[in-house]
Amino acid sequence: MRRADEFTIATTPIASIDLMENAARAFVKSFVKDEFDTTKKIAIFCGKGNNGGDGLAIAHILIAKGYENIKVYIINFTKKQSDDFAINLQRITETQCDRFEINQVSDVKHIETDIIIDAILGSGLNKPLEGAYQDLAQLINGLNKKVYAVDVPTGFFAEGELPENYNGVKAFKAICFQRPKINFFFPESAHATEKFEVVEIGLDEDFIQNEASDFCLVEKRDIEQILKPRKLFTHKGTYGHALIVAGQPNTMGAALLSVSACLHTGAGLTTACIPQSGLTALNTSMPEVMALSRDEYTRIENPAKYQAIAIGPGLGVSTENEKLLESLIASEQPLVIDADALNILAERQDLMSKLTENTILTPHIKEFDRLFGEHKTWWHRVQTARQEAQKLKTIIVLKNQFTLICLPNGKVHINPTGNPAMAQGGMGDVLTGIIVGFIAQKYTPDEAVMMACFIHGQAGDFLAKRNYVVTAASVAKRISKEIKKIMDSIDK
Ligand SMILES: NC(=O)C1=CN([C@@H]2O[C@H](COP(=O)(O)OP(=O)(O)OC[C@H]3O[C@@H](n4cnc5c(N)ncnc54)[C@H](O)[C@@H]3O)[C@@H](O)[C@H]2O)[C@@H](O)CC1
Ligand SMILES: Nc1ncnc2c1ncn2[C@@H]1O[C@H](COP(=O)(O)OP(=O)(O)O)[C@@H](O)[C@H]1O
Repeated sequence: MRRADEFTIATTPIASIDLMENAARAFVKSFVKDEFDTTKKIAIFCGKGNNGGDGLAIAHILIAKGYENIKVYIINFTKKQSDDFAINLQRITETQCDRFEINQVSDVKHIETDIIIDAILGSGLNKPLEGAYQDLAQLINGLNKKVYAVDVPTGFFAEGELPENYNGVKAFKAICFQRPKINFFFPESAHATEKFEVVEIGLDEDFIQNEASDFCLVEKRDIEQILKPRKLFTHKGTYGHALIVAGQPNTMGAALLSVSACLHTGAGLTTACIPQSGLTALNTSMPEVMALSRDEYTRIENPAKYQAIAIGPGLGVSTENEKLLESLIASEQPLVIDADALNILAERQDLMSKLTENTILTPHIKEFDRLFGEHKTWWHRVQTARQEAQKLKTIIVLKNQFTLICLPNGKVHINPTGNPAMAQGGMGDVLTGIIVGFIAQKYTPDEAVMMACFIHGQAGDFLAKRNYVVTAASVAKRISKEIKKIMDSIDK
């Protein structure tokens, strides 16, 4: 982002001070939507770098918008100041705004405010907070006020491993510039901010898009480019045959959820390989689906007749299932490995090197650590996922609030859709069904995974607008509508 900043300043008539003004305006535009009461007391803490410069520009703009009770606190712990900070300091001096210098933490003691804007340190943070900065962050947290962070909360690293015990400012919301910081996507960021919002500040978009980055956000337009319409004269054979090997007597639901998701994703034919005891449930709930009774199988007859195979949801760990997994890996058919099949793989590490290129593994955090070892932080876990995806030439779908899709080429696609109403059993089984349903329809494995994660989360987001919790079955049933919604938006 810093390079995009420099590029924009160098190649467009925009000066860095104007970019700072843009950033401050973008911050204020978002801020005033939440805080429209212009009589509230607002304390703006400004460091002496560009983050502090933003804070001063924000003060200026809020005053011009009629906010009556703005107080600016300059954090004077260092002599060094940035040029744009100095320009904005001069500007604020020319206004009536109340301004205080904080030379030591004790100067902050008697602050009366409703809201705090944290512009002390931003993305220029180069080491964990210590000394006066750490004490100030603790003091701000102790005030128990609503804190809005400019770009990032003070003390939060935009990328790289987050310190185990976060000692920075705890924000209610971080309003960050142009692109979300990678670390916002990891659960550890919840210690630093309850939520984040990204605002555009006019950096050169083409430059950002072309910058080599290992991380990129999946966007609706990516899905629009991949999705293909169903054409005239096509038939069930056109859309492929998916096989889902799943379920045991007490977890048959997992199989049914996965199969239902596959059906609603649009596979031409779906076969469920489940124990005999589940046949009545399957036939009653989804007469469209074919069944393959699994009781004595340790291999699948003619796997080549399926365009995509998934194994794992509710499968159980047993010697028979281990053999079944081994035979499916050997078949070299497009394969999605989930849930218990991942647990089997964790015990049979020798099978890892036999995985066919582009096999998809869909672990949640525990399954991931069982496969690849314990990890203390998400940053570290994602580094391992990237390395393993490259080494094994597989696609690793590391599931979370923001699911991370690690591709064999080292890229990580971050899925932004989904929400906590989806945190309920069976949701991952549904995701597996969607992935296999897309592969059956001849989408490449990486396309299938990206579409599946995005649409799965989008379905959950739609349902969560009207429900406290979203069941896995309801997400599965919603998939076809969400695909149609995206198709319709392409047509417009
Ligand atoms: N493209 C962008 O992203 C833009 C960024 N802007 C702002 O610029 C900020 C980055 O500004 P700067 O690079 O000046 O950096 P900061 O303002 O974040 O920090 C500045 C100073 O803090 C010192 N520092 C770093 N870590 C410290 C620590 N742990 N303890 C004590 N001092 C520490 C640094 O040595 C530096 O002198 C962004 O967060 C954003 O607010 C905007 O002004 C304009 C555009
Ligand atoms: N808070 C959340 N926000 C977004 N997605 C979530 C959230 N909680 C769960 N999910 C999604 O639900 C799925 C859960 O998968 P998993 O843990 O394997 O479920 P199960 O094994 O019960 O089927 C993942 O796709 C995950 O991304």
